[in-house]
Amino acid sequence: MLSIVKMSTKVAICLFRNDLRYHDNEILALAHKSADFVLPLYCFDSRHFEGTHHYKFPKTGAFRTQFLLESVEDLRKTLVKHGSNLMIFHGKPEEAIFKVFKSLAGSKLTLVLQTEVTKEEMDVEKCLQKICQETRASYINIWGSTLYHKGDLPFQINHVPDSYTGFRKDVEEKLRIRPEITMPDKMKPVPTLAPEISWGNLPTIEGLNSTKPIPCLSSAFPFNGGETAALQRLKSYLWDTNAVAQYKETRNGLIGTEYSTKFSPWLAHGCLSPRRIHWELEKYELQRTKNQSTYWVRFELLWRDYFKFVSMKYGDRIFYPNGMKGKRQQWKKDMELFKAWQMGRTGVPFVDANMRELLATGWMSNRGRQNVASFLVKDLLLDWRLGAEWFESLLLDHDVCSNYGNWNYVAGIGNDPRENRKFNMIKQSMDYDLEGNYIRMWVPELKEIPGSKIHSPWMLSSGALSAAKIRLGDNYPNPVVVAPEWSRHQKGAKEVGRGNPKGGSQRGIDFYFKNPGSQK
Ligand SMILES: Cc1cc2nc3c(=O)[nH]c(=O)nc-3n(C[C@H](O)[C@H](O)[C@H](O)COP(=O)(O)OP(=O)(O)OC[C@H]3O[C@@H](n4cnc5c(N)ncnc54)[C@H](O)[C@@H]3O)c2cc1C
Repeated sequence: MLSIVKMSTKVAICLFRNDLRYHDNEILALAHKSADFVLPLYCFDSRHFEGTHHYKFPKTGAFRTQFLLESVEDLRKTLVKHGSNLMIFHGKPEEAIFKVFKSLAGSKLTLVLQTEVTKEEMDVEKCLQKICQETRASYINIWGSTLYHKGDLPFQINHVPDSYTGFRKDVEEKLRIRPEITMPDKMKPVPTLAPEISWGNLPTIEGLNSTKPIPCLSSAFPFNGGETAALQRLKSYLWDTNAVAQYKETRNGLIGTEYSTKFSPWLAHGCLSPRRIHWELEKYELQRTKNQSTYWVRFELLWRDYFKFVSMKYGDRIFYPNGMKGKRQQWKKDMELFKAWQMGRTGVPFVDANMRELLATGWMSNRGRQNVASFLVKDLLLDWRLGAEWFESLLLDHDVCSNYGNWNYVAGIGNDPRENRKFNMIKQSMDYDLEGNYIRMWVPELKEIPGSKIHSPWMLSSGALSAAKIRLGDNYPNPVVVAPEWSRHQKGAKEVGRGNPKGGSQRGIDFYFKNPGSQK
């Protein structure tokens, strides 16, 4: 421990952000290598707990707040095991760094952090850089968080291909994934600070403007935050259950923990390095199975990289109403309709089931996200930012680039090469939840409707409705919209078994609204 700070003493301050892990962590490794003392620091930034940009939903909802708290707590324990510690500061990083620098005045200071690519995060970086300049401290920002390193890309950021396939082919052909960063067993010691600066306690969830979420037994993500849980999940999905060997066939599932990797919340908080996933998959492929599924995990992970690089290319445009493409579009802001979507009360069972799962757990499958997003923008014609900000508030795995990139894509203002793609809710729900078990899990009002008839209760006769104890417009809403293309699939719905996709006819109007006022 350092008691008297000497001019020649080098102290590195590692500011953790979305990189809450010890393994494969370049900021920690660099600080350890280049300084005599290392001070790891995390700030609970009050700005992250305010409202979203336009619609003022809580920016970090209860599930993610809880996950973040668990992740920071776990990081502190891990750092202590490696001979270090984590200072926890309640407030803006700019304020924390200023205080810490003051306390360490006299030594050679370096601030090391992982760089981010979107405006709010970059604004913080600019302020920190300014503080470093003013105090003559060194400032080092390091690229992290992606599978492929930005510095290895075969094109300049402003030439990132506008189609995912073009990007993927180029990257897969020309690049190699870098090895993980080797971490020391024992970190350099922490410096001694002025007595007025403490190591800080973990805040309570209430202290972060939230309340403890109620655990939900049906959650597809019943896991904790933090690196320890992330590495356990990686081990279990690959080595314990071999679920990864069926990933490609199961990834569109809706129920349970094993249909997809569930890595995203840990990736979003940086508790899990994508490179660790890759290198662990390499081992798995050598020792167990190498197939389409093991490749496909990387294929999907590359989408995450893609949205990060695309966000760098288009900057703030990913947040604009007309998106990256700048495609002019009129978006509606009907808050009654939005509320029906938000609360899972649209009267369209597949949409409602997914929205209720999100509300109750902070999680929704990729299949669900594609559908509810398409429904919001293509069926309800609502402002896509309502959806994006609601996801930002609730998702356990919220990642600015993946969330806004995917919303741009679904809204047809991003980089989907298929213009005007629109999901057919009834076809999708029959394809992915044929027997309606997922709907029954989240929309119990409909549980008595047999088989695939559950997908469109408004098509049932009054006798069938009363047999199933449904009173449409009363204990379950009438649909807020019925798209003409649904009729082909509704008519094919059977008590049990696949619907006939060829049956029925398509009407010539886009959609019509049914009794929006009757929702409850
Ligand atoms: C409207 C919308 C919003 C989304 N918002 C987010 C978000 O905020 N954060 C987020 O991580 N993902 C987001 N996704 C992408 C995707 O739905 C989730 O990554 C995925 O469901 C997470 O589950 P998993 O880890 O089991 O994924 P798996 O199917 O197991 O995939 C493995 C990993 O690949 C990455 N991945 C897979 N699909 C995508 C994709 N379409 N875009 C980017 N990365 C992908 C994720 O890191 C994921 O963990 C969004 C998708 C849509 C349609």
